[in-house]
Amino acid sequence: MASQVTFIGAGNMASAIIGGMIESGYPRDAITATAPHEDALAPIRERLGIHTSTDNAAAVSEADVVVLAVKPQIMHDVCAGLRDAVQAHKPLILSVAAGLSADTLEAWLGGELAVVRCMPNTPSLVGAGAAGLYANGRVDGDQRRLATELLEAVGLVEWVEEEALLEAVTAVSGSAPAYFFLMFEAMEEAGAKLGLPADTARRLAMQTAFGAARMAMDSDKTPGELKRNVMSPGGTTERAIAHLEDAGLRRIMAEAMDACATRAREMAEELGKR
Ligand SMILES: NC(=O)c1ccc[n+]([C@@H]2O[C@H](COP(=O)([O-])OP(=O)(O)OC[C@H]3O[C@@H](n4cnc5c(N)ncnc54)[C@H](OP(=O)(O)O)[C@@H]3O)[C@@H](O)[C@H]2O)c1
Ligand code: PRO
Repeated sequence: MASQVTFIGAGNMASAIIGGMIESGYPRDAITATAPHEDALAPIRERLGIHTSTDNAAAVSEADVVVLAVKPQIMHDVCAGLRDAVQAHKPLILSVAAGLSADTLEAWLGGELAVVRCMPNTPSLVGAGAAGLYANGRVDGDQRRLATELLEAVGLVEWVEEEALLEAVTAVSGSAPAYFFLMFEAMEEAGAKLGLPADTARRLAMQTAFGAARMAMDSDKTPGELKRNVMSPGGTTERAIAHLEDAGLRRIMAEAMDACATRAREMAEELGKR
């Protein structure tokens, strides 16, 4: 029988994971999602065919896995409301919240719980996510496999063995869709300056990013080799790449990702103070 999974929160991340689970054949009647108001739940129940509830504690009473998918800022109060119910049967806790440590969540929920922390990203909404996962010492092999199964329903899963590495995951994939969206904006603007209709430039840039990612994923060659294959000696790409290198693109990326990881650490400190 499939494990009973209850999502606390039914927003972007929860809907994405639930949608992926259903597409990969997970039984709908083993999935429950909660939110404070019935108005928000009715469309989800109708669209996805899962159970819904406005009562968090009742919804976790028979869950094997409780997925915490509310905003980090309200997690303390949400955990306080779940505490007695999870302590009664100690389900696996799977949190997708940014910046809240496994120890913090375990303490807020009353202690001695198996906790998996996940840093997903928004392409999970189209089944092309990338997530980093970390398990505390109480998580057993079956629970790890189950967490992998749930997150693989919406994309790539990579486990890290040190919790602090989730800050690096945030910099490499959690926040990174926004880096690429910024690049699309910049390429659209630059293409328009060169005379293309903006929407044509946007479509060409996005398709090129999609094709480059797919090619790099399917190829035995490194990104460096694939890059050199595009660069004819003395040609156009060589000129553009030289400009990006001279302008310090690698340094800028390293600084931006360092700033991202630093902010993840700051948030963990700020949010954990309760
Ligand atoms: N978005 C990202 O890029 C991203 C990436 C990585 C991780 N995350 C993490 O994913 C988590 C969820 O983010 P999201 O983007 O899915 O947020 P979201 O779309 O705002 O979803 C939050 C959900 O929680 C519900 N909720 C609010 N109070 C609740 C309560 N007391 N009990 C149960 N449910 C409650 C909300 O319902 P109402 O709307 O009706 O209030 C909503 O369904 C966050 O912790 C975030 O850090 C997000
Ligand atoms: N979005 C969240 C933030 O910007 C966490 C990773 C992606 O804080």
